[in-house]
Amino acid sequence: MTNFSPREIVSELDRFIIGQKDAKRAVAIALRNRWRRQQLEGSMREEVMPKNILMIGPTGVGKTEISRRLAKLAGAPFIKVEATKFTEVGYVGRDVEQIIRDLVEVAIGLQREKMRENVKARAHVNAEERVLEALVGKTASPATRDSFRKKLRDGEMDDKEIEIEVADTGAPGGFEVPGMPNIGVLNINDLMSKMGGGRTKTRRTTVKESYDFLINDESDKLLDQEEVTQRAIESTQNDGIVFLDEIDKVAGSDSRTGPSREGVQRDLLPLVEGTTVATKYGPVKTDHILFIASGAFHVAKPSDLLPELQGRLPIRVELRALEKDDFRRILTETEASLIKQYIALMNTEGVALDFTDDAIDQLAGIAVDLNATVENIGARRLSTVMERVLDEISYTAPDQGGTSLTIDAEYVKKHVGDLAKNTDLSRFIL
Ligand SMILES: Nc1ncnc2c1ncn2[C@@H]1O[C@H](COP(=O)(O)OP(=O)(O)OP(=O)(O)O)[C@@H](O)[C@H]1O
Repeated sequence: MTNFSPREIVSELDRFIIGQKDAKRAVAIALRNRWRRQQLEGSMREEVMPKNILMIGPTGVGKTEISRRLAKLAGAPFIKVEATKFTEVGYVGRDVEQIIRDLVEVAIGLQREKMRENVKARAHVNAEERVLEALVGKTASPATRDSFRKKLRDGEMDDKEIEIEVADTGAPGGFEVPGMPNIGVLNINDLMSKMGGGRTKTRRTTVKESYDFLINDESDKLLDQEEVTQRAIESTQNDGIVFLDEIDKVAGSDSRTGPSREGVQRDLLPLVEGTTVATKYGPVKTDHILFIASGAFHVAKPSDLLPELQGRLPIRVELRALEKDDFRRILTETEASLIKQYIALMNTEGVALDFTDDAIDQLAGIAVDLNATVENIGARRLSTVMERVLDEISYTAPDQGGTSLTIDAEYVKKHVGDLAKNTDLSRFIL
């Protein structure tokens, strides 16, 4: 939980997202309200409900990005779900509760990561012992061990291959008992570990790489799993953020195949209103989870949503379509912008890449044209255009170490200009 003021939150978001002031402002207030609620005592704290948000705007203009960055800033568990997923054939009512179960999994991961930091030093010591054991065996004399320890610390053994045994945390492996959704999800791995031992797998790696696995493995042994779970549940309940995309597609009541759209809204409603969901880690209350619903609302309108759901999404913000100047800024001003990413990537090959201003202008212009003529996919268009422009360089870079390359408007035109003019072709390629 961050104690940033709304203004500070907006300014953090500004580092990654261009424009969309209203949406940034709304999420900043929502986050600050959570902090305010945490300052309250007793029953008042329970009474304050989150002011959920409805984001309205075309695709690819930053709705998800704003929410995801907000969650990251707050260290909050975050999950994105497409509401339309629940209209698919084969869907059964209670599946919406899976959203919360998945959110808890995210929270567990975050919490484990956080708590691993606290035991890292001890885990490192234990990991070193295990590497030594893999190198010299269990029965080696202390003198041999010590001499290998020295070599290990000097990095002399880094490339040597060893076999290590680590816990198999592989696929979650959860399944629901048919007809008994109330008992939540059973997890094979969990059952196995409760029956003694837990599953392990053998990995062959270099000494250097083994540390990553071993430190995680040793940290998990040092962690109090009960505490991880408890904290994760608390953080899901108090800090969790659910991003419900394509909510407009389940507005209106006509049903084609599969469950009706209204049915999906009715199923989602309890989650948003506040209910308790059974998970394999225990019950999770959804009352204080923040829901950010989002959609283009080209056809359906927010007023086509169930009145109860409308009431639970009181904050409405509109995100505007992006224009050429936004694209130019997205390419250059955002932290880790596409341009910065490509420059960094080529740098690893020893190629110094550089973009002129008119190249950026050209890139932004082509993205706008394609969005207008082919399909408007918002800022996502920049990735496809950039990929095409840099295709040849990406392929040949390893042979060009030590050179400098300047991408100017001519270069951009040569590599995508003609393609972009051909609407049929660009439909497939750009
Ligand atoms: N205003 C913006 N500033 C910077 N980057 C942006 C902006 N809008 C979109 N992007 C980039 O475009 C990509 C798609 O954006 P995002 O996932 O937020 O779309 P969206 O509005 O949620 O659309 P959808 O509803 O289709 O998911 C992201 O990689 C994001 O970084």
